Amino acid sequence: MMAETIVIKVGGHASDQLPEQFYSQLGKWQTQGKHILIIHGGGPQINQWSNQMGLAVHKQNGIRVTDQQTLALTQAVLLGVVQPAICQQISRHHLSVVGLNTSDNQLLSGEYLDQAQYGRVGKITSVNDLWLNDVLDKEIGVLAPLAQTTDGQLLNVNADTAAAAIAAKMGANKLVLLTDVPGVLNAGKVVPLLDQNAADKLFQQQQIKAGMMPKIKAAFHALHSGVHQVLITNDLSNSGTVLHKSSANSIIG
Ligand SMILES: Nc1ncnc2c1ncn2[C@@H]1O[C@H](COP(=O)(O)OP(=O)(O)O)[C@@H](O)[C@H]1O
Ligand SMILES: CC(=O)N[C@@H](CCC(=O)OP(=O)(O)O)C(=O)O
Repeated sequence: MMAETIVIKVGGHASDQLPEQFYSQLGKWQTQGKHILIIHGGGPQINQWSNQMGLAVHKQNGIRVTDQQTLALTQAVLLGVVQPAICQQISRHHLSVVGLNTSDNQLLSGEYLDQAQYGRVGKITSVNDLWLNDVLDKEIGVLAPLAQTTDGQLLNVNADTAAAAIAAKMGANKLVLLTDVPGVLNAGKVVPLLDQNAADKLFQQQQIKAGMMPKIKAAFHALHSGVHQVLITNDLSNSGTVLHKSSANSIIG
């Protein structure tokens, strides 16, 4: 039987301060034979390096407008700074781990999102899941949100969007969007259960802003594409906000 698959997106803020409990939970899941894939972000680190290199940061709708230079820097920071730091921490906890990226056996293929608006930014169109599942039989995978077009061009992909698409394409059982807040907040309190109607209301009331907007969109995309359980949290042992499909049990409004 196919192993249960858990996809965890670790945001750039979260990856700098992962608690001990994160590693113990990974260890438990690995012992149980679950497949674990971590998609990492790195937005804050890319911003910081851009500033140091004198490159302007432009974002539209939470997406980085990515020209050739920004793409080169993004690739260098994701694969040379953020990913090795995460792998090092996981290794330090005596778990087996491997760093992965789009060009390993055509792992992630993509196409342009809207080249005129965003430049070299993409969305995931396919995943080499046969090969990836072989890797995840033995190791925790840590994967950067970059994709390659069929003619070999590299694209920058928002990490939430990438994680949701990959979870959907792999038929994952669970997607955790691990961030720096304990869940989706309404007037400062975590919303334990969120459906699309309640989310729309929070958008309208401008309770959901900035980085949380693409995250929630990505979360619903995964849910509607067959991922059973989708969570937004800052703690693997606390479900934070659970996304759900029907409006029957909505606790808002
Ligand atoms: N309603 C909301 N609930 C929680 N966080 C929100 C909300 N609206 C906006 N945010 C912001 O979204 C941030 C998380 O998104 P982001 O910074 O992109 O995280 P990550 O780097 O983990 O992807 C929070 O730190 C918070 O500032
Ligand atoms: C196209 C696009 O916006 N890509 C993102 C990829 C990293 C990311 O999403 O990182 P966080 O999850 O830490 O925000 C970026 O360049 O910032």
